[in-house]
Amino acid sequence: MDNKLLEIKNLKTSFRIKDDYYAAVDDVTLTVNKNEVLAIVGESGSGKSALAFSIMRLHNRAKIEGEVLFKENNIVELSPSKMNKLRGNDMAMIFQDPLTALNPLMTIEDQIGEALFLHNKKMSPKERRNKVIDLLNQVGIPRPDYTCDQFPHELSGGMRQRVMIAIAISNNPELLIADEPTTALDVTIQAQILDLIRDLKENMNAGIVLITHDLGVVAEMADRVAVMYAGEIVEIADVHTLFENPRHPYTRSLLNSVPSDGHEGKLHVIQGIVPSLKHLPRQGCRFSARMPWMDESVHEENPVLHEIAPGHHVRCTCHEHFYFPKESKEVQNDGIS
Ligand SMILES: Nc1ncnc2c1ncn2[C@@H]1O[C@H](COP(=O)(O)OP(=O)(O)OP(=O)(O)O)[C@@H](O)[C@H]1O
Repeated sequence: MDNKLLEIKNLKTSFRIKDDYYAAVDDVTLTVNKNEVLAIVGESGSGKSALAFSIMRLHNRAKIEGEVLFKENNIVELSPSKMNKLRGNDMAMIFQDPLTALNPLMTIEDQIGEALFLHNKKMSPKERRNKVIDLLNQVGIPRPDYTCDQFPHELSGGMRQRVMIAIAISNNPELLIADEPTTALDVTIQAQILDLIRDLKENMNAGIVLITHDLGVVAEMADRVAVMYAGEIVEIADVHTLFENPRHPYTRSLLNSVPSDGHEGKLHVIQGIVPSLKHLPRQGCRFSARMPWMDESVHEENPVLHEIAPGHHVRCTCHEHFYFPKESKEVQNDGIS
């Protein structure tokens, strides 16, 4: 049985800066299966949110090329009215900051009720309120009846995020995109929200795209992981393989810059930052500038993703030669987290 839910082929999302377009997502190809969490990781500016917003077609002025296939539609070409039917119904998104995503002037009941109404106009007000209470129960709000009449600013950050999740799941979406859903929350609440997202996957058989820069969250939640750098996927593998046998120099640097339990040695710190959109490298291995100690000849001229083991893809052949430099790029593990 085909388990594929979302298939992205050669997706390119470009933003206009002055007179030119610059790709923030460049030639991304990946799939998301039912009942699977695909994590997208990478530093700030690597293109994770641009990818998520492209899947939901939430960019206003971007140029989007390629295919995003979902339920026999190519989202890139879908009319706005058909897109509105899919969005919030078959596919939904949880944003990083619920305070900006929720309407400050509407009660919680009205906001969740509006999401329900948009996709089911036949529900009576009473049925709708009951469904809102059901949803608030489902996401672990302790007094749903009371919360129904509250406004977003009256709730804690964790409660607001639960409300956002209630809106996102109100129409039983098959695909859920969560963009840094726990970044703004403290650790205890973060764990509760992650539990909730995991339950959704299992109970609703949903496919989840989880965008995060937190590798702890990835280890806990993901089935597969795609690593993004400068708009490209540089490595994709199941979560176990990615942590046990990371290959791409960028993935290895990311993993090496996080102290693990009992880590006694040195940490590698990736020097530099992801360049701004206009200055992203467009040719050759995009990560090469951040490993200047490696000989140029180890890189492919036009790096592509190679399947080095079933389901494990790595961009560029430089991973075959990569090593961490002995001095200067390493710092003592002094408990940085
Ligand atoms: N609407 C836009 N117009 C112009 N440039 C944009 C726009 N949205 C994103 N960018 C640029 O595209 C690049 C990728 O941004 P994106 O937000 O996708 O990165 P990210 O990996 O999600 O980072 P973060 O973790 O900080 O959210 C960045 O250089 C960003 O400045």
